[in-house]
Amino acid sequence: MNLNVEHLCVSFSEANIVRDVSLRVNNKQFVGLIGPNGCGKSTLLKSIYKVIKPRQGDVYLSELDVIKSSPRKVAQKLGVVGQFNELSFDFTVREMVAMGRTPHKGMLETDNQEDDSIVTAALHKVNLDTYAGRSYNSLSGGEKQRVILARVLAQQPEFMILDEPTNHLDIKYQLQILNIVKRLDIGILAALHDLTLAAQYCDYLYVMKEGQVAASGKPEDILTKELIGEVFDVACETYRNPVTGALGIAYLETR
Ligand SMILES: Nc1ncnc2c1ncn2[C@@H]1O[C@H](COP(=O)(O)OP(=O)(O)OP(=O)(O)O)[C@@H](O)[C@H]1O
Repeated sequence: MNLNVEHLCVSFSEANIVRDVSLRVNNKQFVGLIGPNGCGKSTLLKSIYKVIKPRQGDVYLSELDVIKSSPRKVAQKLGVVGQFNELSFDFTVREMVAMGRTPHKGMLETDNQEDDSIVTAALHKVNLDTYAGRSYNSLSGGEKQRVILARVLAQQPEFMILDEPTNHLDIKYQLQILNIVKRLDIGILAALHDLTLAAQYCDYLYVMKEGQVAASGKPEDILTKELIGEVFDVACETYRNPVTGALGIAYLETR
């Protein structure tokens, strides 16, 4: 399933936060969205996954018109790992993950054996098998993040949007989450802050600045010291990591 965003504009009162953004994610492509704090990444993602109504523009998941379709219809195809995962009511970890099955169920339909095994497999995938009975609100930020990913895995989406999915996570779980997501082999659009991880995992990047796409391309083509300097206002040098061969970025000082 691919994602097509065309000329999207989002405004709050007089402020134009997302300004004429168009982007595309092909099926099975892992696309990163990078840019400084406040440039509009979350607002753009929220307007794609229907939390914010854009002032103008179109969003299509393959043939599905996301803006005109019901949330339920979209949730059958699109999984979202958002930025803040606090809850007012408490649920167990297993109940949270089981919610991922909701878009696939009828109004009065309860979970069946297949749903239960999907939930168990999702918990296992994020190493939370032994947490199933724990209260969600008692978990650490990183554990909550993994529960949310498990819920999205249980949803079995055909496309996934992630907003800073590695927030709160130590390096092991940062890599685990990105590996899990990458191996799903579906289209992914993820806002990421760590440019080295973005270079390592993403097939393609969109760079946002002040609500607009400032650059796009393959990580090795666009993550130059000039672009990083211009967009993030830091001095750096890029290099090939001698161990992994991946793109490395050495930050020198704030300009
Ligand atoms: N509901 C709102 N009303 C008014 N302004 C808002 C609203 N939501 C976001 N903004 C503003 O829009 C701008 C973009 O915010 P957004 O959260 O999209 O940035 P971001 O690129 O995701 O930042 P970060 O990297 O810090 O998460 C910010 O200046 C923010 O204060």
